[in-house]
Amino acid sequence: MAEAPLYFSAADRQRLEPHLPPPQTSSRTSSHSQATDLSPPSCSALPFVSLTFATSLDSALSLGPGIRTTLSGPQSKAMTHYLRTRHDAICVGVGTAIADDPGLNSRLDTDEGSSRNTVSVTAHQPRPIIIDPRLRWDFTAQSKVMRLAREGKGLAPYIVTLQKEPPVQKKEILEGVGGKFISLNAAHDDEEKIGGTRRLDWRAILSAVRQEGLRSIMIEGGAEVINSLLGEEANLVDSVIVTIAPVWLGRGGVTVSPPRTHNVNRPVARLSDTMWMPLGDDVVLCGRIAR
Ligand SMILES: NC(=O)C1=CN([C@@H]2O[C@H](COP(=O)(O)OP(=O)(O)OC[C@H]3O[C@@H](n4cnc5c(N)ncnc54)[C@H](OP(=O)(O)O)[C@@H]3O)[C@@H](O)[C@H]2O)C=CC1
Ligand SMILES: Nc1nc(O)c(N)c(N[C@@H]2O[C@H](COP(=O)(O)O)[C@@H](O)[C@H]2O)n1
Repeated sequence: MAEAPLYFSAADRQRLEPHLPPPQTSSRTSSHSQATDLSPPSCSALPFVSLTFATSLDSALSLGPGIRTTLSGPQSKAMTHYLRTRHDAICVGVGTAIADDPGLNSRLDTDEGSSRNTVSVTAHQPRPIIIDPRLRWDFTAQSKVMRLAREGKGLAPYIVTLQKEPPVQKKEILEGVGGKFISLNAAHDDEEKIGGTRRLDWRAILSAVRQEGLRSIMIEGGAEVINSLLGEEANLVDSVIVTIAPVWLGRGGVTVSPPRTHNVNRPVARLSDTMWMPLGDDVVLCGRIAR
């Protein structure tokens, strides 16, 4: 079935503005200071990071592992597609790439009040970034994000991995549509942290993204990605924009609930400077991680 036009009003855009990267986001150092330097970014420069996802009332992103689940209504979905026009990159973990076969483009309708006979889709597209350390995502040329890139409706993905030599066939598919693999080293203390699974350090991921000239990134999920960024890595997050849908998915869902790493008597993270914005049946919560 054809997707309904995704329209996001000028008034709603204005309300979101304080929570978005500035239109010409300048490079940023790791200590979060702003710089207006036009020279190539240093290794410690990071992009503006927004954490954006849709959740149920019981904190679930989906009905279960591997199940693509629609939570956002039409208005909040349009908001998400507006966010996609306002970031240079869009990021998901490999779990999401496998579960959802996502497009990761913006399909925002730019024609306010048009006759709706034709839809003029936004020109600015974010660069998809997939975190896939072990190259588990068995993508093909027919995967949605590859197809959209071929059709000029989105950008080809960059896949961030720990593999130094990705399979040649995969390289061909990816590079054929304009994407590439970005190979990084594992985080130092990873073996201890997650039972032997090799991890990527978020600061290294973000630094690599910035080195590609991408000045802002919206991180959509899934749960493992969000939980890690709300935990020990929360200092890397500039803005949080959560769509809350009025539904309970029930136990067994894939949930946002970061680990209690420091002190069990204190919350893991809290938002400050909050703004609640009803959109249709949903509400969108914007804020900053209180530091
Ligand atoms: N409602 C919403 O807004 C959204 C919902 N979703 C849903 O979320 C679910 C997927 O979530 P989930 O299963 O948690 O998967 P994720 O998309 O979070 O991917 C998790 C995997 O990504 C890799 N990864 C993530 N962070 C790191 C890191 N720092 N270093 C190395 N590897 C890393 C790991 O791969 P490996 O195991 O190979 O090491 C990990 O298993 C799906 O059902 C999807 O539909 C997803 C996005 C948004
Ligand atoms: N904002 C939002 N609302 C939902 O209800 C969702 N299920 C998601 N999921 C995210 O969007 C990706 C799918 O994007 P495409 O429509 O295929 O471009 C999915 O992979 C999740 O990252 N988001």
